[in-house]
Amino acid sequence: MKQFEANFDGLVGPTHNYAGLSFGNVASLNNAAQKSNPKAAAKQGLKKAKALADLGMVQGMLAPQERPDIYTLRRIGFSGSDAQVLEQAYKQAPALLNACCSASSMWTANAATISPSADTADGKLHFTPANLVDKLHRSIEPETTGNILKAIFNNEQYFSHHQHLPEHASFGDEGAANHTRLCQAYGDKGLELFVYGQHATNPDAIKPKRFPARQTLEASQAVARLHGLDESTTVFMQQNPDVIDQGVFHNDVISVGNQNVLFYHEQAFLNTESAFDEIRRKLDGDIHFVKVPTAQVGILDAVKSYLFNTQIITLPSGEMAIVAPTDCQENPAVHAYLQELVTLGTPIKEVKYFDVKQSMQNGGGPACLRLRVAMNEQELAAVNPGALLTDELFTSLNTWVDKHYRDELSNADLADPQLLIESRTALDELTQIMKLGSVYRFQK
Ligand SMILES: N=C(N)NCCC[C@H](NC(=O)CCC(=O)O)C(=O)O
Repeated sequence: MKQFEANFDGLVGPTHNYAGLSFGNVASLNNAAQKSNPKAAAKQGLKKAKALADLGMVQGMLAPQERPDIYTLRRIGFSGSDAQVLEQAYKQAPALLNACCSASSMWTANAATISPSADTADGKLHFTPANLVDKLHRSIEPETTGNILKAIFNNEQYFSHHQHLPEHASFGDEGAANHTRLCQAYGDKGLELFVYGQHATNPDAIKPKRFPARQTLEASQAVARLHGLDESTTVFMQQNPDVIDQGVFHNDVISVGNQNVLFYHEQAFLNTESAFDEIRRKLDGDIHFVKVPTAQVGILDAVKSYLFNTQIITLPSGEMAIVAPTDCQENPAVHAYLQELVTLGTPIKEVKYFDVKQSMQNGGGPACLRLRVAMNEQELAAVNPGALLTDELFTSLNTWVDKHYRDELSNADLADPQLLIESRTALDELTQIMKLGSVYRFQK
């Protein structure tokens, strides 16, 4: 049976803006209060997704969330008509309004953790939405994320959906951004590598001093239990707290894997050698650890350029390519490294650059924008076809963006009641285009 690794990219929502909401994410803080361009952001994302589909990859799209989130604003005491709720929040608590307006669900690497059927005890594909409790604006995503995933992977014979983990710091879960699956072929039983930032229930354990470690060991272990993973093919590894303190807020900002390749920065992990020994023991067959030395690319350049927030994809030819943001081309050290990388004899043979700057300015590179789902052909046939990116869907989505999105959004615009109406109108139409049914609260 054929096996694929599909990428489901997050469609950027109509309220995409820069609000400086993510302490520990350098780009988010540096670009706070800049004007954004939601139309350009959505089109940049669509272009990257379509380019991968044109390369022969299986490519899907995940719908954005309903923002402003009027329900959360009402839950915290703002009242009256929708327009009054927005006005009061803007005047009395602008930071809370910003949190309720973020289009952050576009970074679907944080939507969920996925374990393919080859790895799980019951032979189903498992999904656990991430609770994203470390950031207020992201903690309001998991319920709708679960609805959207259930609308797309809507077949109990193949897909098992779990509730997100308890909403407490002990279970801080950031989804696939802190999870990589290593394997030989996508359909083989793989090794699931969970990279956590801190051991929450052990007060003596080492953790970052300056910025939060968003993923806990407890959360990673809970997801592994829920998915029925086998201990003999699961590894838990700690991220280096010093690099978290330098702006590496997710593991996918400092390492990325694909099949039997783990591309990583020399300083990415704690106790690297013993963890790599465990990986060698637990993964059948060859493994390529592709290390980027600090002498060639320092942490600051890695964070600025997002060298590791690249997608490593296996092309239909069997060769691997690395999908990088144009920011990597613009950084001399990183560009020089990538030019060398393709000559080093690793499976990575080609680099493809994409402009995703609207997303990058909030700390989201190519890999943040996608959720990977390894599937066999039967499972793929059970996926809601409305979410798979065809030429027709690409055209419809571009037309839909042109019709509904603004090309400039400032902080003050978030309180505009018209923006709420525009967003709901757009999302209502989107659920018809993508055949999702009613996934949003305003539709119920
Ligand atoms: N690395 C991965 N997988 N994802 C990147 C997520 C970026 C996101 N930025 C934001 O949420 C910024 C929003 C703002 O400041 O307006 C975050 O920090 O969670």
